[in-house]
Amino acid sequence: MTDQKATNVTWHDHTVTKVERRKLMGHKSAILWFTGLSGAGKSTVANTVDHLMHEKGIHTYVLDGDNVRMGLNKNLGFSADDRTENIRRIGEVAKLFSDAGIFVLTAFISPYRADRDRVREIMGEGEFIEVYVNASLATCEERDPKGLYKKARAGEIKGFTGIDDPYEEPAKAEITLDADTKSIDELAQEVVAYLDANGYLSA
Ligand SMILES: Nc1ncnc2c1ncn2[C@@H]1O[C@H](COP(=O)(O)OS(=O)(=O)O)[C@@H](OP(=O)(O)O)[C@H]1O
Ligand SMILES: Nc1ncnc2c1ncn2[C@@H]1O[C@H](COP(=O)(O)OP(=O)(O)O)[C@@H](O)[C@H]1O
Repeated sequence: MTDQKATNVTWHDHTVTKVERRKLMGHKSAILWFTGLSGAGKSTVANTVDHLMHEKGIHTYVLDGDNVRMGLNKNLGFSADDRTENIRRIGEVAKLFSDAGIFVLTAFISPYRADRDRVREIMGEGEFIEVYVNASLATCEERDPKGLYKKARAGEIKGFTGIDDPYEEPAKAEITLDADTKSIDELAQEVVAYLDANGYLSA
């Protein structure tokens, strides 16, 4: 956890409220937080959901692992502390998007339950939708699109999630996707169906 460093700072409320922004957008906003092992399908499913929502006229934006780690979080590695700080910053950025009325989809391993729960806590009720992309290690290792599992097994990468670093499964995910057996399109449709059934797609 990062403590408040600066003193003499005061929170300013916005003149245009979140409710007014959502009315203008014509839909609600929230964080769709995809979590799971490397190769589980977080990025692919998030981008497919993004596309489906965009087609429905919903304002969306995807924050994706590799991209954020090349910019905002380029000074962070994969130690436990750095992963925690990675998730804290992404959570704060995602909250800003949601406050602006945009549906934000995040695709990060986010291996620690406490880090994900901390993001949940800074969001309002119903504004943090945890999506567990549940693929087994065997499936992810078989896909291995970047060859990273192979390197981790060979000892060329240390502290790789699922191999010699932990992944803590969500205890209370709003959506759990069976990413071992279902297609990307089926999984994406499940997420959109959840949003529809829970009133997120209208103001
Ligand atoms: N040690 C180690 N462990 C796990 N992953 C590693 C590691 N080193 C590099 N990579 C690559 O970085 C991507 C994960 O970054 P994230 O920001 O999502 O990780 S975390 O949430 O901070 O744990 C992850 O990408 P995805 O496959 O998209 O998940 C990997 O490609
Ligand atoms: N449900 C699925 N069925 C088959 N292949 C998948 C599925 N989900 C993802 N993939 C494939 O697995 C690879 C890793 O997916 P990706 O979205 O990059 O995972 P992550 O973002 O979790 O690391 C990609 O090549 C993708 O096309």
